[in-house]
This record gives sequence, C-alpha cells and structure tokens, in this order.
Amino acid sequence: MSSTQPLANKDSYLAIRGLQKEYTAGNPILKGIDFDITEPGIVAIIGPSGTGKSTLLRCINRLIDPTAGEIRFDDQDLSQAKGQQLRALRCKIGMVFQEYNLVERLTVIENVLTGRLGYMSAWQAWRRNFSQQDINTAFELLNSVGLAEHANKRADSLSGGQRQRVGIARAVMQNPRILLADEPTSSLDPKTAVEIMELLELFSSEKDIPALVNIHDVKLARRFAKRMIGMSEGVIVYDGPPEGITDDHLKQIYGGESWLV
Ligand SMILES: Nc1ncnc2c1ncn2[C@@H]1O[C@H](COP(=O)(O)OP(=O)(O)OP(=O)(O)O)[C@@H](O)[C@H]1O
Repeated sequence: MSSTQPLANKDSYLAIRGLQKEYTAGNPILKGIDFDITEPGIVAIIGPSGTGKSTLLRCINRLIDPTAGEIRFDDQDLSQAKGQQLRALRCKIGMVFQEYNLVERLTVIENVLTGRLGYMSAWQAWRRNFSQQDINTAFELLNSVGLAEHANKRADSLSGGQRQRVGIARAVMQNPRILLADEPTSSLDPKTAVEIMELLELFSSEKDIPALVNIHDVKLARRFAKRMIGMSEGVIVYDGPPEGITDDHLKQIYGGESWLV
C-alpha cells in the first residue's frame, strides 16, 4: 500500500498511513505502516520478535510518540493529539497487556472499575467516586468473564488466566471503540490461551468493535482472526484472510523454514 492513499472515511475504526517510529535517530523500527480497520472482529498481528508489533500498538494508543505518519481514529489524527484531546481519545482505546498490568493491591472489581477513570474528573477519580451504573456494569462484566465470585479478592491472589480476564474486563469497561491486545496469551497455558482469545472474540462481536491482537502463536491466530497482518523488519508483508497465508508467506515473515513442520 502507498502512503499517498487517501484516509478512509469517518466510518473507519482506524486508518494508519505512513507510520514510522525511530527510538534512535536513523534506526527506524516501523518503516511506513499503512492499513485500515473497517470491521469488527479479531485482527491478528504476527511477526518475529523485535519486528515492531508492540511498537505499533504502543504508537496507536500513544504510549509512545510516532516519528512520522498519521493515525486516524474517531475522525481525528491521534498521532498529533495532545492534552485533553489525547486523554479523550485514549478512553476509547481498550488495552490488554501480556503481563496484565493490574493494580495488585486492589480488588478485582476495583481493577475493573479503573477502566472508567479516564471518564471522570480528577476529583471524582481521586475519591474513586464511581457511579452506581459503572459499578453495575463492572459486576456484569466480571460475570461475563466468569469471575463474579472473585470480585472482592485482591488481584494478586488470582492465576494468570484469571488476571487476564480482569484485564479484558477493565479494557471493555472503558466502552472502547477498539481493543488493542499485546501478546495477551503469551504467558498462559494453551487451554487458557484459547479461552482468552474466545473472550476477545466475544467482546469484539458483542460490542461491534475490532480487536488488534499481537500474537506469536500462528495456529491460534489463524483460528480466531478474521484478518491477519504479517510484519517483518518493520513493514507489512501480508495483510489478508487467515486462509490466504501460505508457507511462503510465513517464510517471508519469520525467515527460514526449519520451524515449519
Ligand atoms: N523503548 C525502547 N527504546 C529503544 N528501543 C526499543 C524500545 N522498545 C522497543 N525497542 C526496540 O524496537 C524493536 C522492536 O521492538 P518491539 O517490542 O516493538 O518488537 P515486537 O515485534 O513486539 O517483539 P516481541 O514479539 O518480542 O514482543 C526491538 O529491536 C526493540 O529492542
């Protein structure tokens, strides 16, 4: 794709053009990324370690600043947003992390409720002054992720799979327009990994939003993704349906072939 293509219309969930990121000058990690997200469902981003998958998601939610390019989200250029505008846009981006990023000393329900903090005034947030509606929604979400009976336990008493369920509930609590998940299954056993992907699929479908998921497990990606983006050395080398990915694509993405059995 070319960075001269027009940005998608305002019905697009996300439109990225010419996205570049250098951590050190002259050493680009993302070398001009272009894609549109126009439908709900899981989009799996695959590629070898160090190719820039996390950097891409971190640019999208502005945990880091892109070096160049445009990130069109909610009809605004997220790459240039600052201050209140950036905070408001970030509220609409739910983020799920590999290591969960929960507040360990808080209870499970308190962790889910932190998904609303971005919508509250500083005073309300400081007082943890959540509305009854938010509290009800948090309990409903905990029920949906199968953790209703754990609501009042401390987050650090849960297993990895349970923590990731809390992480997903917290992200959905934001009422996001998109979900970003950075290797959400990498620290989990295979069965739990499937359950986590099922939850991402469920919320993506229920809330009618896309979920961009960085994932190392190609088989798992193929099972759940509607679309796969293959990255290699900071560029996109495959963008299409899971059934379109061939061994040749995988060789191009990961290099070599001895691992392809
Ligand atoms: N904060 C940073 N400062 C400098 N370099 C960084 C920083 N974060 C990442 N990098 C470098 O950018 C490159 C891409 O890293 P990134 O984490 O985006 O890759 P990845 O594809 O997500 O890898 P993995 O699958 O192992 O998580 C790597 O070479 C990494 O060392």
